[in-house]
Amino acid sequence: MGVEVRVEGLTKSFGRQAVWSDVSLTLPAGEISVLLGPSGTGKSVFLKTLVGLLRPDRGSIWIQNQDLPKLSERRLYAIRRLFGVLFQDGALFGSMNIYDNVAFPLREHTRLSESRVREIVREKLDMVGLSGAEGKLPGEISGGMRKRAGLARALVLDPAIILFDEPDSGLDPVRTAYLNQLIIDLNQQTDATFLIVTHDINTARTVPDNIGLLYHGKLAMFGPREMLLSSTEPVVRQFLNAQRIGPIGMAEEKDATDLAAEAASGIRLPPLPPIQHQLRPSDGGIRRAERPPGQWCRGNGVLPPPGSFTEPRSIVEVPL
Ligand SMILES: Nc1ncnc2c1ncn2[C@@H]1O[C@H](COP(=O)(O)OP(=O)(O)OP(=O)(O)O)[C@@H](O)[C@H]1O
Repeated sequence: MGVEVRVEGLTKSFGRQAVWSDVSLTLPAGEISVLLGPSGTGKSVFLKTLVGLLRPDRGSIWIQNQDLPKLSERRLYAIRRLFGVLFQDGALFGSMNIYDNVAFPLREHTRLSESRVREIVREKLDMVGLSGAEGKLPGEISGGMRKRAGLARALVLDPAIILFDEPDSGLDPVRTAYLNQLIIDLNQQTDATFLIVTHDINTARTVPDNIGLLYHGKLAMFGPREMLLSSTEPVVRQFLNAQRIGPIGMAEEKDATDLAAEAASGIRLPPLPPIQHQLRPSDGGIRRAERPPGQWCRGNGVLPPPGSFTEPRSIVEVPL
């Protein structure tokens, strides 16, 4: 069962380098949230802080009435078991085969018998479509398979919260589509709370229930996906529509002169693209947290971009 994660006023720096400050957001229990942001804005640092690998300078992370940064090492160790983390490269041990990699957390953190370990490993490998690959070394399988093996390992302790650090990095668009479908299906099966860091705009637009954007050391916005996909706030609009025009520059924030030149040049922003339907589980069922399309916009007096929610729901594909 998923749990809510409530972050309040979280601030992190390394020495004199501030990464982000005063970040507050709530990951609703059992829902999928996506965290976006330009490279280097501290998305990975945010995930590591959530799971207790890094300590924030200030602020709270409330999970089951416990404030993580205030916990002793021992209690933090216990609460870490609520988390499953899929690191960017899968973080598999290169010298262990897939079976032993996936079994590793069970052998480390539980006293289960080897026969029970075998059952769980087989079940998780089956969930991610990797049955039959048990004996292979990480170096002998494709990048997409390594991600799925990393995902199986993240699932073995039945986590209530799963953090994904760029699950789609290095994958081709077809593999990304399969992985996104797998993420939706896993959310349906496990009911865990998901937070996904991604740079893939298509993933950000169709997979989550909520979207957040880190920019320039702050959380620019966090909320239901319709709120961000219909937003005309310049940074949100620029990022979610992958445009050059707007406050975000190549290396950093554009300065006032550049922005004034952009405004004077009369370049008009293209209209916001229509909001697509959310991806549904591959059994064709309704997502756990699914709300009627357009509900947030209607409830908040916002006109969704023309053409939103009109495309037919995509044909359900064969599961992995
Ligand atoms: N352990 C550390 N010690 C010092 N600085 C660090 C540490 N970890 C991260 N940083 C710095 O924090 C900043 C944010 O890094 P982070 O990897 O979180 O960015 P990101 O948003 O995930 O980037 P990308 O999208 O490129 O993966 C960077 O400037 C990085 O160099």
